[in-house]
This record gives sequence, structure tokens and C-alpha cells, in this order.
Amino acid sequence: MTLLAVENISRSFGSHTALHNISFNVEQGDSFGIIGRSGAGKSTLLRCLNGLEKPDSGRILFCGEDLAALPEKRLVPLRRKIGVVFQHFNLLSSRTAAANVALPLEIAGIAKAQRQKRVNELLDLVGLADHGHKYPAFLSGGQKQRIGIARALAANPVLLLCDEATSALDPETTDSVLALLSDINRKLRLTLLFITHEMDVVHKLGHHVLVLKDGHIAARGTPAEILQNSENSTMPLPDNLSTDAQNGSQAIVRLTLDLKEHPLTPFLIKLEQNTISATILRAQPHQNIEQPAMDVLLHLPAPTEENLSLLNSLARSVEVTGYVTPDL
Ligand SMILES: Nc1ncnc2c1ncn2[C@@H]1O[C@H](COP(=O)(O)OP(=O)(O)OP(=O)(O)O)[C@@H](O)[C@H]1O
Repeated sequence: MTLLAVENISRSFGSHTALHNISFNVEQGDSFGIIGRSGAGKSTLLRCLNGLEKPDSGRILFCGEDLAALPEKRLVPLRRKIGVVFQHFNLLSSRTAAANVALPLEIAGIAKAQRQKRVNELLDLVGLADHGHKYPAFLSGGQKQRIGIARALAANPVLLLCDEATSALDPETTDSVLALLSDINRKLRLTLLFITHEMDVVHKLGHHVLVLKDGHIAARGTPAEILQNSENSTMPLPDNLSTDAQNGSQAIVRLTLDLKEHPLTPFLIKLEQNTISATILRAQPHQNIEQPAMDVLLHLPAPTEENLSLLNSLARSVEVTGYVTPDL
């Protein structure tokens, strides 16, 4: 069943068009990712979906109503069905964690005893049953985000919008928050719609993905399809591949990354930090969800022992498949 139907929405700021004729559907129970670089239009799209901004044209059908056309007064009850998780948590520093979670329930006029019961359930759900009395200043980033998630769930939303929910967190905390969101999606059958600029987040959390580029839909599909069809992965293999390493030749390396230990983005950052220049020719995730892994074909201009040994330390397996001579 379709929960959200976005039909041909466009939004401009002066002469700049931030969203061009965007259409997509989100099915109930889906975990739907929108990925794009900075300026692609992700936040503008999210604000439209949240009813905080109106598109210039198009319809946003949610629970049978058009968010793009409703007056503010009629938007309020619909917004309650949408929980939002923010990048910077947006907790009130003067309230305890429990009181932050309770806020949407207070606003909805829920009686105190019922509120407390629900807050306890939610703190338990996000793994912070013993932290309700703490003020945000005494919580770690990951704990703050868990409280943000509990607050977003308080009023029993039917859709959870996550706005770069893990961008402010370190990689380990990111993984645990993504695991929590994935659990919530599976166990509570709650529909997730998240925006991110990281393919790794899409890979771990998304069932379906939309790639936004300069306000246009550049691609859509499952995370695996997006990776396989990305610009990088469709680059042709060099046809002058040779098994002989000659002076000055560059290597084509096939490696398998264990995505739990070395997700793609941190892996690429690590290469950059070690000034290893490499181009991804192809990337193909394995089908086994229990042990997420990905085969990556790299063009490595400097296949020195040092560089290959670093690759070996990061990947499950590394194999030099051949050599190419650079075009001079
Ligand atoms: N209120 C505004 N006034 C003018 N231009 C805007 C406004 N909001 C967004 N834009 C422009 O629209 C384009 C899309 O912005 P948007 O913030 O939606 O992108 P984004 O993908 O979320 O980027 P980021 O990840 O950096 O937030 C950008 O060029 C931005 O400058």
C-alpha cells in the first residue's frame, strides 16, 4: 500500500530551481533513502514532505491528503503522523531526556500517567531505560540521537523522516543508530524515509533509493542496483589489461570489503588519508545480508608494496588482476 505519493513537485528560489518535477512513491513499511551531494535538493524535498514548505507545483499525497495544498490548520494533525529525527538532535537542554521524549505527548494533551508509561516504553525501546533523568549535556552524541528517535516515535507516527540522522556521529555510533532505525523499521513496521549524502547509510538502511542530482532524479532502485549502475561502476574495463608488471605500469585490483568492518566511504577516506590515489571501476555488493560485503574493482596507479599492504589491511581479500600502462 502506498503511504506517500509525490507527484511532479517543483520548487524554485528566485531564478534557481532546487527541485525539478520530482515524482516517487513510498510504500508502507519501506525504508526509503534519498541520497545526493550538498545542494542536490534533499533538504528542500524533506521540508516539502514535512509540510514546512510548499512546492510551487505538484502534489504530495499522504494518508489521502495533499500536503502541498492543505492550509496550515489542517496540516497540524497530519504532521503529528510524521516523526522527524534531526541531524543535530534538537533536544531541549533545559529538559531531561525523559521530558524531551514526553514533549510531543504533552502538546497532544495526553494525561500524565499515560505519558509516563509511554516515555518508559520508548526509553526502553531505544536502549536508554536508565538515562531518562539525565539532561542532554550529560549524554553522548549517540545517546542524544536515541532520545531524538524516541521523541520522534512518541506520538505513534506512521512515517519517520530522518534528516542526516547519523551525519554528526562517529562511524561506530553511526552503525548502532542505523541498526536501531533498521530494527524500528522491521519490528514496528514503521515506514522510514531518510536523506543522506552517504552511500554507506543507504546500503545499511535502505530498501529503495532515489538519487538526487541538481534537483533532478538521477537514478532510482535498490541500493545494490544503484551501486551497480553508478557512474563509476559502468566505466569500461581497460582493454589493454596485461599480466606483466612492466616499469611504470598501473594495477587493476579486485578486493572484497567486509562492510561491517570497513564500509565503503570510510575505506575511501582512509585511502585518501594515506595519499593513495585509486579509482573505483566497479562495485558490487554481495547478496548475503547477514555478512554484508562488497567486491570492488580498483584502478591503482601506484601498486607499491606499501600501498598493496594497506589495501590488504583494510580488505578481506586483495588480488592484482592485471596491469595497464598509462596513456602518456
Ligand atoms: N530558502 C532558500 N533560499 C534560496 N535558495 C535556497 C533556499 N533553500 C535551498 N536553496 C537552494 O536550493 C538548492 C538545494 O538546497 P538544499 O538545501 O535542498 O540541498 P541539500 O541537498 O539539502 O544540500 P545540503 O546537504 O548541503 O543541505 C541549493 O542550491 C540551495 O542554495
